[in-house]
Amino acid sequence: MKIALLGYGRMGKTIEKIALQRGHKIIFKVDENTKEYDIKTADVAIDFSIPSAAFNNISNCLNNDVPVISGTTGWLDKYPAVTKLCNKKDGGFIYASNFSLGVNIFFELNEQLAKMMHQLEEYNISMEEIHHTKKLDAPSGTAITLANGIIKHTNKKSWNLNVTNSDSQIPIIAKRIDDVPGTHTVAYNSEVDSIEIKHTAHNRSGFALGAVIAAEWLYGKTGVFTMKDVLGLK
Ligand SMILES: NC(=O)c1ccc[n+]([C@@H]2O[C@H](COP(=O)([O-])OP(=O)(O)OC[C@H]3O[C@@H](n4cnc5c(N)ncnc54)[C@H](O)[C@@H]3O)[C@@H](O)[C@H]2O)c1
Ligand SMILES: O=C(O)C1=N[C@H](C(=O)O)CCC1
Repeated sequence: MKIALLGYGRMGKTIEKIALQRGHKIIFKVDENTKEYDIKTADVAIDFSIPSAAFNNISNCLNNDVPVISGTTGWLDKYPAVTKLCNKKDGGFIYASNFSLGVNIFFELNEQLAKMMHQLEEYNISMEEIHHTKKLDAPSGTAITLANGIIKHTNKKSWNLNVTNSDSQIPIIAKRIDDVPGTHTVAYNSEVDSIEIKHTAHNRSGFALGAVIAAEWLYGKTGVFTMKDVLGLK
């Protein structure tokens, strides 16, 4: 496929490497200095840019009939508008807060655990996410997906960043340390014991491979999809 990379930072560069290994062509790489480009020449676009640019990048693809994958986090207030545009244009779109296969299994495990724990009032739930110091948003998109997975199956109503002790909210502690690619922990603590599930990314290759697999899967399809569709987890 002819792939356009919208964002050519840590993720854009890792995706390029994996896309080339899988026999794709990178036809252009866009960053904030790119003046003009013709998105129509791409078979598919992959956006890993910055929160303030994602909506324009995605809309430009959909308005030009180019299917688009987005892994950019921190722009989800505009997700309903993207869904509407994608359906209106009969386009193709996938967003995932985390494209790695391991994290998508972890999302399923998190929901199963939440279902089992929700009657056990003696356990307090909390979450922690750790990322590199260059990350622009907090909590991470992955942490928000995990929190929403818990909210779906328990009496928790929302999440709260860096605030502990609330009955109706899930506290998420966000830490920024060196070049940590992404570590997420969900913990249930009682007086007598603790249960923890944890995903640790060792590098960015898992995110990048998942994004390229999603792009290959989306090509030729129309609709708004998630990684559950791509991985057959529905
Ligand atoms: N979904 C996932 O699996 C996943 C995994 C890792 C990172 N992310 C997210 O992806 C995004 C990028 O992460 P990163 O580590 O590569 O960041 P980065 O800062 O290394 O790269 C972002 C790039 O976007 C470019 N950019 C700025 N404005 C732009 C514009 N208008 N159009 C296109 N590009 C523009 C910047 O030049 C920069 O190179 C972040 O939001 C991050 O949270 C998601
Ligand atoms: O490095 C980042 O930034 C990451 N962002 C995603 C998130 O916010 O969850 C995925 C993990 C890495």
